[in-house]
This record gives sequence, structure tokens and C-alpha cells, in this order.
Amino acid sequence: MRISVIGCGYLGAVHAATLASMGHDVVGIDADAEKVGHLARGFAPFFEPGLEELLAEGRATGRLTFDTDMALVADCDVHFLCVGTPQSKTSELADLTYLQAATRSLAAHAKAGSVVVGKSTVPVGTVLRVRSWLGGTHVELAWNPEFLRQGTAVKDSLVPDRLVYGVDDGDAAAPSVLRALDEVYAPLLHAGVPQIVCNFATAELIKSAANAYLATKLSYINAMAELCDAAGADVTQLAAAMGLDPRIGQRYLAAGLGFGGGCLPKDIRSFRAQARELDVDSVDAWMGLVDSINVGQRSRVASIAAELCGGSVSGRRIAVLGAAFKPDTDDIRDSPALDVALRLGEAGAHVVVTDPKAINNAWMRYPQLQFEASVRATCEGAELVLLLTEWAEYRKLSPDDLAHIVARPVVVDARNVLDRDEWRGAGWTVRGLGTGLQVPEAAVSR
Ligand SMILES: NC(=O)C1=CN([C@@H]2O[C@H](COP(=O)(O)OP(=O)(O)OC[C@H]3O[C@@H](n4cnc5c(N)ncnc54)[C@H](O)[C@@H]3O)[C@@H](O)[C@H]2O)C=CC1
Ligand SMILES: O=C(O)[C@H]1O[C@H](OP(=O)(O)OP(=O)(O)OC[C@H]2O[C@@H](n3ccc(=O)[nH]c3=O)[C@H](O)[C@@H]2O)[C@H](O)[C@@H](O)[C@@H]1O
Repeated sequence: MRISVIGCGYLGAVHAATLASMGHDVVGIDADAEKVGHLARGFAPFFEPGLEELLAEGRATGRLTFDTDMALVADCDVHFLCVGTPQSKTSELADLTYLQAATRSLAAHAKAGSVVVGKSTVPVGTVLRVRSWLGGTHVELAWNPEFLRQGTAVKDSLVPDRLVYGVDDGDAAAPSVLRALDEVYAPLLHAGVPQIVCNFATAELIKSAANAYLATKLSYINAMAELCDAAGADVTQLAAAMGLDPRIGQRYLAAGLGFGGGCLPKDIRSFRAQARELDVDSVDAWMGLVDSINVGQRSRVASIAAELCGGSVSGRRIAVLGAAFKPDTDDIRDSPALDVALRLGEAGAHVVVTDPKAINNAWMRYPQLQFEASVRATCEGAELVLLLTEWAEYRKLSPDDLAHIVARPVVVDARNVLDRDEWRGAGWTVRGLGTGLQVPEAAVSR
């Protein structure tokens, strides 16, 4: 099939590359000429494991091209809308202006009978607005939300947990829309990936509800972490034991600094705003609590840092390990790690940050912070080390080696991933989140 993908960011570039790997002819369209330039030369404009290999393969077979010119979608049978829907700058609502502009521009070129498929995450009711933006164009419409995670986006796209097709059940064209989507995803359906066919509103809500549930699980375990700290219990053991019940499950129960990124935070706020518009107070209140617990984790870590510095971080050298919002990505959108680093910097600390992949993005956005490429340079002379993003290399650090570099061997393991006994054995004071550990008075710097 000939397919276009409009918007080639973290979602669209991966979607385009995986569709080409399934044998389709794909043209990726993006408004950002620099990004398109990278992609067209076979380079990923951001770090995503496995993406560059797929881009190279698509380039070699000639099945994958990228351009800024929307006119190139004219002969495509299916168009995927993958542009951003960030949080509005003035409210909790999703900003749909990119989606509107992309849809209008697509409408001017899409051929009659082609199928426009939305993938961006949108508030319920948006599909009807997209239809109006398409104007009188004789195209069909479907909504096919995406559930991939950054860091494992290629695998998640090639082996998804499910495919959701939102279609207009009252429309006579629905069967042909479903046939088109089945053809796009034929290899996945053949491999047994479950498929859910539903109406537009359900498809939109499935996506929002899934992200809201993940966020709920994370804020729940972080609230338990606070309780564990207050009661002298250990949240990692609590989560492991809870997760052995298959009705609960182990995943998304890692307590710590909480969630960030370009999706969960803005999606729960948008969900909240939708609930308010629809007069569903329970969801409004629920999402508000999930959000405030999550943001509260960031101030908790900043307070713990101050506590370990004797009440104030002012003038203290603090090493921060991690800038990306999670490991295996260079994405710093709403990064909990950078949020904490900025809070400490604003409180007068001399903050030095490192990250295996995200330093460039972070430095361009926050030039007021100091960045170093190596853990060694970051930790040299530090009075406090904060592990804020749990990259594999940070989990494997040698506490013995690091103890010789820092000024004071005190670490806040805000992701609860270090081997506490090993670090304590090497002379470190280790403070986790919800690990119930009391910090010895002697470790507090006055
Ligand atoms: N990043 C992720 O892991 C996932 C994202 N999503 C959803 O997918 C959507 C996109 O997210 P990301 O890829 O992360 O955002 P992004 O910001 O990385 O990418 C969006 C891209 O759209 C382009 N764009 C904006 N306006 C355009 C226009 N008029 N014409 C052509 N291109 C245009 C931008 O230049 C940018 O490259 C959002 O709704 C997000 O919630 C859904 C599942 C996973
Ligand atoms: O809509 C989206 O864009 C995507 O949002 C999330 O994916 P993503 O943001 O890439 O990352 P996650 O792996 O879900 O992690 C989100 C945040 O939660 C944190 N997290 C995750 C798991 C955990 O146990 N504890 C925890 O604090 C991570 O550090 C990270 O900051 C969802 O997992 C995807 O299914 C969804 O498609």
C-alpha cells in the first residue's frame, strides 16, 4: 500500500519506519525541514533504539522517503495523522492547532476515497472536529490510537498489545475503512495481535483511559512510598509482593521520582479538562490527585536534598545523574530529573547534570545548568549525588570508585535501583524514596 505519515516526531518517525519494514511504500511529511533532512538521509533526529536500522533499511529498499511537501501524499491510499497535541500554554486542555493545520493541509491533497487515520492522542470528540477540518473532501476517516513507549517504540510498534480501530459505525463506508486498516496491519493481525473495533468516542477514550490508568498506578505506588517512609516500611518489597498477585501485576509499580515525558502528564491534564467539560466530577478529582501526587514527588526529592545538606542546598555542589524523562530516550519533555535539577539550581545549589543521551537537548533548553559528559566529571567534589533517571549504566556504577571522587558519599536514589547494601558497604549513605531508611545524623552536612 502507499501510505503517508503526517508528523514525524517520536511517534510518526517510528510509525513510518515500521510500516515501511512491513512492506508498504511510505512517505513521511513533517513541517520541520531539519528533521526531514535527517530522516531522509537515514539518521534518526532523536535517540530511539532500533530506529536508525529501520530508517537505513527503508532507504535501501526505496520504500521510505521523507519530505516537507504535503503534495507528495496525493497518491496515497491511507494517511496517518501523527502531529503533536501538547498541553495548551494557557490551560490544561490539549492544543489541537497542529492537528488542525495538518488536517487542513492534508485535505488539500488527499485523493478521493483515501482513508485519513488519526493516531495523535486527542480529547474525546476531536474526530468530529477533524471531519469538519477535512471540509468537503471525499475521504474516509478512522481513529487508531497508538500505545508505543519511547525507548521500546520499535518493538511496541511491531508487536503491539492491541490494535484499536475507531470508525463511524453509522457510515456505509465503514467496511472499506476497516479493510484498509486490515491491509495496513496485515502482518500484525496475521501474528495474532488482538483487534478492537469501536466507535470514534470509544477509540479516543481508550487511549486517554489507558494513560490515565498507568498514571494512576504510578501515583498510587508513590503515595504508598510516602506511607512507607512514614511507617518505616519498604515500598520496593511492598510493590514486589503486591505485584505477585496477577490481578495487580508487577509493571508500573516502581516507586520513585514519578512520571514525566511528552505524554502522561499532558494526557492526564487533558483528560481532567475533558471530564470537567462533560461534568464528570469523579474523573476530574481523580486526575487532579494523580497529578498532584506525581508533582509532589519532585518537591519531595528537592526537600530531601536540602535536608541532607543541613537545611539548604545554597552553595552546595550537587551531582545529578539523568536528564531524560526516563532511560533509553533523549526526550527531556517534562523530565522529572531536570525539574529537580532546576529547583535545586533556583535554591542556590551548584548543580552539575549528566546523561548518556539527553545532554544536548537539556543544555539547549536549560543553559543555566552545568552539564558534563561523564559521571566522573559530574561527581567530582559533589557533596550530594542524586540518581534521578535510572539508566542501566548508573545502576552498574561502582560505589567504591565513586566514593573516591565525591566530597561526601551521600546519594539520593530517587528511582530505588541501587544495591543499598553494596553502596552502604562502600561507605555511602543511601536515601531512597519509600525505603523507610533513616539517614544517620552524622551524614547530614551542616
Ligand atoms: N511519543 C510517544 O511515545 C507517543 C506519542 N503519542 C501521541 O502522538 C502525538 C505526537 O507525539 P510525538 O511524536 O511525541 O510529538 P513530536 O513533537 O515528537 O512530533 C510531532 C511532529 O509533528 C510535526 N508537525 C507539527 N505540525 C505539523 C504540520 N502541520 N504538518 C506536518 N508536521 C507537523 C512536528 O514538526 C513534529 O516533528 C501526540 O498526540 C502524542 O500524545 C501517542 C503514543 C506514543
Ligand atoms: O501516550 C504515550 O505517549 C505513551 O505514554 C507512555 O509511554 P512513555 O511516556 O514513553 O513512557 P513510560 O515507559 O510509560 O514511562 C512514563 C514515565 O513513568 C515513569 N515510570 C514508569 C514505570 C514505573 O514503574 N515507574 C515510573 O516512575 C518513567 O520514568 C517515565 O517518566 C505509555 O506507557 C505508552 O503506552 C503511551 O503510548
